[in-house]
Order: sequence, then C-alpha cells, then structure tokens
Amino acid sequence: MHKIGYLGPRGTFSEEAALRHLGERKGETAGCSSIEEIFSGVAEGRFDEGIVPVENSTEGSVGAVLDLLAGPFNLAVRGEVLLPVCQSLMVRPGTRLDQVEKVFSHSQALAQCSRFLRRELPGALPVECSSTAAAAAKVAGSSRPWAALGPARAAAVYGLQVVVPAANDYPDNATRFWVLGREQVPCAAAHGYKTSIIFGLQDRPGALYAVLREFALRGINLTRIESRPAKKNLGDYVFFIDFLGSQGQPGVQEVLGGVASLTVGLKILGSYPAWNCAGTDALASGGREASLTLAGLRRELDAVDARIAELLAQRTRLIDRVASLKQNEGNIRDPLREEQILSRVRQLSLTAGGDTELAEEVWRVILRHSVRRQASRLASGAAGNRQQALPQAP
Ligand SMILES: O=C(O)C(=O)C[C@]1(C(=O)O)C=C[C@@H](O)C=C1
Repeated sequence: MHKIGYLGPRGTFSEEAALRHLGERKGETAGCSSIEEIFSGVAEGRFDEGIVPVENSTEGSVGAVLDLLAGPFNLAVRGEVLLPVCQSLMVRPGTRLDQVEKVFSHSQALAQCSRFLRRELPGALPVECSSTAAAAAKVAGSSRPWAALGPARAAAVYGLQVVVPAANDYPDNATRFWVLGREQVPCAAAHGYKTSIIFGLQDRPGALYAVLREFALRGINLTRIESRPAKKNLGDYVFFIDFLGSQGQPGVQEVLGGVASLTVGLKILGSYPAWNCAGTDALASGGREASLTLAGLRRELDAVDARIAELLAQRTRLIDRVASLKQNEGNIRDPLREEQILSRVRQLSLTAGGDTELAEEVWRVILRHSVRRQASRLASGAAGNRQQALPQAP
C-alpha cells in the first residue's frame, strides 16, 4: 500500500496536506517527528513518498527543507499541495470562551493569531507547544479551561469543539508543500507543469543575470527564486528556482541545457503538475488522479466561493452606508459611475486572465441589486426618513 511520511503527530496541517495528496487513492500516512526523518524514510524506502512544507505566505521559505534537498539527500519533487492555513480556536466541550486561562499552540500559529488573541482573549496566557496537534492533545487531556489553536482536523482527532473557525489575523495564510520521492514523475509535454532546480554559481559579475536571461529569452515564467547559504564560505549561495513548464517541453530542455553550462552542480529536482492545474493534467494522464483532483478542485472552489460571499457582504455593508448619505439626494442611480465601474472590472478581469463577459454580467447584477437595496432602505426609513420611488434598474 502507498505510504506517505508527514510531520506528525496526527492532526497537523502536514497530515492534512498528505491526505489531500492521497485523495481517494488507497494508502496510509505515517507521522514523523522531524523533517529529516521524512527525508531518510523516503530515501531508505520505508515510505513511497514524503510530504514537506516548502514555503508559507506569511513566514516565507522553510530553510531546513531546502537545505536537505540541496545537501545529503538525492530526492525528487513529484508534486505540490497548496493548503490554506486556517487556525481554529478549540476547547473541550463545555468550556466557555470567557473562562479560557491559557491558549496552547505552535509558536507560528500563536504569532499568526496574535491580534485575535489580544482582542478576544486578552486575559488568557499564550503557551508554546511543539506542534498545533500536540497543543490540541494537551487541551483534550486536561480538565482545565484551556484552548488550543490549530487545524480544525485536530479538533476532530482529539475530541475538541471548534469555537472560532478562523482566528488567524491574515485570512489568506497558506502553505505550499512538496511531495518527495526517490524518482521523478514521468513528465508529459503538457501545460500546467512546474519544474524545480537547484544550482550554484561561479563568483563573477552577471553570473545570476546570465541564468535568468536563459528563461527570459524563451519567455519562461519563474514562480519562485530563493537563495540559501551554501554553508561553505561566507557569500557562497545555493539558488532554488521554480518555473512554469515541464522537462517534456523542448523550450524547457533548451533552457536547462543553457543553465547547466552557466552554473555549478545543477540538480533538477523534477517536473510535476502545478497544484492549481493538477485537475487537467491528471485527467489528461487518466487513471486514479482524476477523481482525486476533482475532489481537490471542489475544495478549492469552496474556498473561493467563501471569499466571494465575504466580499459581497462587505460591498453590501458599504452600499448601506452610501444609501444613508443619499437621504437628501434625488437620484440613487448614477449611470456614469456605473459605466466607470463596468469598464474597470472588465479591465481588471482582463489583467487577471479572467472571463470579461462573466465579470460584466456579474457586475450588472450587483449594480442592479445595489440600486434596489438602496431604494428599499430609503423607502423603509432604514437609511433615513425620505421616501423615494424605485428607480430604473440598469
Ligand atoms: O456610487 C454610488 O453612488 C452608489 O450608489 C453605489 C453604486 C454601486 O453599487 O457601486 C450603486 C448605484 C449607482 O448607480 C452607482 C454605484
């Protein structure tokens, strides 16, 4: 059975990433106590794959992982998983928020929720634990009125109750994980792939520029560039580059040939389906990954829908404030302003690579509702006392 090593104990974000990667395939996950144990488990064949965090949107790269890849282990990158990191506040059933004396979590999770803690639990003492899951286990095993911050999964694993589903101060907090294996995945000449490489440079002017030029000349987009100390002389660095494209594509092969001649010790970690394109590539390659990625894509769609709903609510609250300012004005509708809004969202959608027709249609509906809402608030007196007739919808 396919076995995946992750940074345990049970209930961590790493476990969640491993389960997402596994999807509906049969397999098992094994919690490890350190990142190094995951690397050695894969290298020595105890695991088929390992999953490790590479970078976080708030905290940046995970140096230990990059160093192990550049150093002793000769592992390949076979995939990536992008996980929204939502820190939930959890307690033993029956504990009330106003009773909470201490909040346990990993130092990073406590930092990610620091404003929330100051605002909502100013009297509770934050206490650091080795992981978010260890914090949940500690709260579950005590009779004190304590709380833990961590993934909602940890609440389910340790029998706790989530009282605040998202306590992190930055709502878009996310972590990228790499799936490691002993061999690279066979790569198609398909779109939606990423390739990751590591290299060193000779100490001369323009050395890095010459490498980047290879990518620029062929129109290949970098998604990440990072350097780490080579751990030899001060000023010696190892570079990590991720770019869009697969080794199965001729342009990428040319770039890699050029980069090999300009660098020292080029290591190609692998080409793998980019997380947000995994659906199409998995479907193209057929087989087990199709349903896996459908479930994964639906989870991503749910997350996007949640953000859209939140933003719509935010817009509605602003419209209510606009309505209260219009109490003494004759017109709610401003056709010129509406035209400006429509043209702007068409442009924004174009820049974002979206569907401009969809954007225009959606905003026409939004504006129509906005006018109706203002009119009915003014009519009912919710925004003021003046009565107004319902204006023409755009
Ligand atoms: O900007 C205004 O005056 C609004 O009333 C807001 C708003 C909008 O929803 O953005 C709504 C109706 C107007 O026709 C134009 C814009």
